[in-house]
Amino acid sequence: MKTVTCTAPVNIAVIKYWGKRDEKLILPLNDSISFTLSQDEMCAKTTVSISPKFSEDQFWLNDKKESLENPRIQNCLKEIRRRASKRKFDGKDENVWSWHVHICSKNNFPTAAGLASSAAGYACLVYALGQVYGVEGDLSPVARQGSGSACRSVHGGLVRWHKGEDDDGADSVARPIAPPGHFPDLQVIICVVSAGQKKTGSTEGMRQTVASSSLMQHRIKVSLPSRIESMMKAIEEKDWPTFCDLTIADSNEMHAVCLDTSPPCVYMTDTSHAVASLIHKYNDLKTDQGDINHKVCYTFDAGPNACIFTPGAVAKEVLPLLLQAFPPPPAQTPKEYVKGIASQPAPLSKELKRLADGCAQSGKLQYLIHTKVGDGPRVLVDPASSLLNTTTGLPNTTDGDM
Ligand SMILES: Nc1ncnc2c1ncn2[C@@H]1O[C@H](COP(=O)(O)OP(=O)(O)OP(=O)(O)O)[C@@H](O)[C@H]1O
Ligand SMILES: C[C@@](O)(CCOP(=O)(O)OP(=O)(O)O)CC(=O)O
Repeated sequence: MKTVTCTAPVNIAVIKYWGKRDEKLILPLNDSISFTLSQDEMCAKTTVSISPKFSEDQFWLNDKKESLENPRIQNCLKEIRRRASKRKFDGKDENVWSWHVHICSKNNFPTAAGLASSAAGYACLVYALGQVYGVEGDLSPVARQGSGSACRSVHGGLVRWHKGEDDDGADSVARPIAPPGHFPDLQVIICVVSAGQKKTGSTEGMRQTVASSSLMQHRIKVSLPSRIESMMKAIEEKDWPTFCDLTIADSNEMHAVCLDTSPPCVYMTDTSHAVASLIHKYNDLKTDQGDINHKVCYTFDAGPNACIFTPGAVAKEVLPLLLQAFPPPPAQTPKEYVKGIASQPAPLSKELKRLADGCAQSGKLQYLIHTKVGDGPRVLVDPASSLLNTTTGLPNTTDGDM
């Protein structure tokens, strides 16, 4: 039996993927750009075991046995096995591609809640399968067939998913464009408005948008081509204020085409808008003070949760600002409310306190995740990290340390 355990990160797009040109191969209508987040706070962890003794493929997700009928997982498995069957072997285990697999995966953050669990989950699955079946090369087009955004989670830092032109999707791949430290000391604050399952999943939501939104034509043909070029330039020149403006503009445009969909896909809530409004007020104040690099940006995926990117020095102000505007529900301690990087909130200036008090909404956020930008998938070498028993190939019952 061969067993491998890996972790993979979440990624958050600053230029959004929303709409496919091929549903089956998961080929997008536009290029997208994302930040990969640190795995210290959010990651998927997957153990895969293969053995000539296993009689069938099996899959457990978040401690529950799941069916492997899902065509997306099947496509990933088929492609890895196809690549493994083409590999040159030194005479040993040459039919490894025909061995059955046991897959056990867990996310240390909410699944299917608009926090990109499918991106981390499929990137982790494909990376772990690649390791166990000995497949090398670019795995981003394989992860893409699990969930489009997953192809960007196979790399760290800033990543661009090229939509590609080929009908078979061979050139629809993700490539790293800058390392995690490109914007030094960048921090990420995720404001979790709701960690429940959303009404319309991304796959269905974007399908309805492509089918019904005329504004989507404008997004694809007019806005995106120039916005992507401007974003690449802002990244190359480390132009943080422009990066922020473009990120905010693209999130708002994605949610505008969602609202232009029939029936409308409504992902942002009043609380989401209150967070966005606070960020605009903060940026306006800093601009008025001539401090244009003291800028933050927000972006929303297909859900109500805000993802805020902020330079570390600015986070020292923005985190207490958020805590002032959105105090925790009474039962929650500060530690339960702000998960992730430990930080001592600095006292707020009178001006910022006034700004936060102007839009205060107690108890409206469930919690915040304070994290950073990070690197791509990892192999865990410590056998104690395995989610599967290395003798039986069945899930371990005692894995407390995600
Ligand atoms: N660790 C994992 N391993 C394999 N598959 C996973 C894993 N985590 C999530 N998935 C798959 O992804 C699905 C959730 O995807 P969905 O797009 O609905 O939510 P999300 O990725 O959390 O949100 P969004 O894509 O809008 O940010 C799960 O139902 C499951 O099929
Ligand atoms: C809003 C988004 O997060 C959409 C993610 O869509 P998915 O990758 O979840 O969709 P499928 O390819 O159908 O699985 C924006 C983004 O991550 O670019």
